[in-house]
Amino acid sequence: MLWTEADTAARIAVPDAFADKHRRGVLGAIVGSERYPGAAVLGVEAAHRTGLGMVRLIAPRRVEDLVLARRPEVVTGDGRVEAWLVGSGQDARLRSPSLAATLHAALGSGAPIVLDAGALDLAAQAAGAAVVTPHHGELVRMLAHVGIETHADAVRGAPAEWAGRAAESFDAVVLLKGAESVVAAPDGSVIRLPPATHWLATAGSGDVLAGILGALVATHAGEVHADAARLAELAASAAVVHSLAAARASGGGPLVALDVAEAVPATIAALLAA
Ligand SMILES: NC(=O)C1=CN([C@@H]2O[C@H](COP(=O)(O)OP(=O)(O)OC[C@H]3O[C@@H](n4cnc5c(N)ncnc54)[C@H](OP(=O)(O)O)[C@@H]3O)[C@@H](O)[C@H]2O)[C@@H](O)CC1
Ligand SMILES: Nc1ncnc2c1ncn2[C@@H]1O[C@H](COP(=O)(O)OP(=O)(O)O)[C@@H](O)[C@H]1O
Repeated sequence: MLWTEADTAARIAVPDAFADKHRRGVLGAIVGSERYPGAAVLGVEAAHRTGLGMVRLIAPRRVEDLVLARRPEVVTGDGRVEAWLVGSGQDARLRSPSLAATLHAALGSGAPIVLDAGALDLAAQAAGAAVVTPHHGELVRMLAHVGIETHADAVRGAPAEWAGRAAESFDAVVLLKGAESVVAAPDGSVIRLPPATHWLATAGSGDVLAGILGALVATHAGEVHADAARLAELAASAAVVHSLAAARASGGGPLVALDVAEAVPATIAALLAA
């Protein structure tokens, strides 16, 4: 199945007269680290620009300061959240005990969770519906954890097959990123995505994708609770928004990841108008 722009437009939660910042969806973001603070800036920016009620950031002080300098809308510290975005800008090998405890609490909350980069190894521990966003190298490492040996070239050659193996092994939706991204669900279904501009192959563009997906999940958390299969559709929609925003940001030339996040509102407006 190839996911279309019309499919994507139908997964954008448009606020109405009864909307408020709590009811629209609050995303808890445990992202960034001393080593990679920029990933948090990129993910939070992308989540806000995708549209949601609020982002609650749980991160080291330096990360908080950088994110707040860019997005003063962000709220820091604990509170109610509808969905989680975790792992962007983190390295599992450098995980501190306090970060492990914070991630553990998010995983155990039962809220839908997006696991990226440095939290991919925790996918099987999610109490609620989970979606992971590995690139090819990260998928190879995830599979190695469960005793499945492969390599990046093999994944590149058969992305749907390997994403499907991971979805089944981790009981999670897998959004496998790359020149040809693909979404695989634990029920064996696969969604293919139209190719994206190759200008996207630049640092931080995956962090932006994770933020877009986090916002889509936070604004559909009730639907995901009712039917975890919705998560695969949201993952495919995030990839389409990301790809269209990249095309808009690029205009045929180079882009930086923050350009992609900044192009998201106009991209969504165009999707809704079409
Ligand atoms: N501004 C910021 O704060 C930014 C922060 N970022 C954060 O950095 C963290 C680390 O993420 P990362 O992807 O850079 O490193 P990591 O997964 O350890 O890769 C290690 C090795 O894996 C391979 N490999 C990599 N990509 C591959 C691919 N597509 N397909 C196949 N293989 C691939 C490659 O090995 P090779 O193939 O060269 O042997 C590479 O040397 C993470 O938390 C992220 O969020 C980044 O988003 C950048 C902007
Ligand atoms: N050659 C390519 N053509 C199109 N899109 C690409 C290409 N390479 C990577 N991408 C996209 O760019 C993003 C890169 O994400 P990722 O590898 O996590 O980088 P980072 O960790 O720097 O954010 C993904 O959305 C992926 O689909």
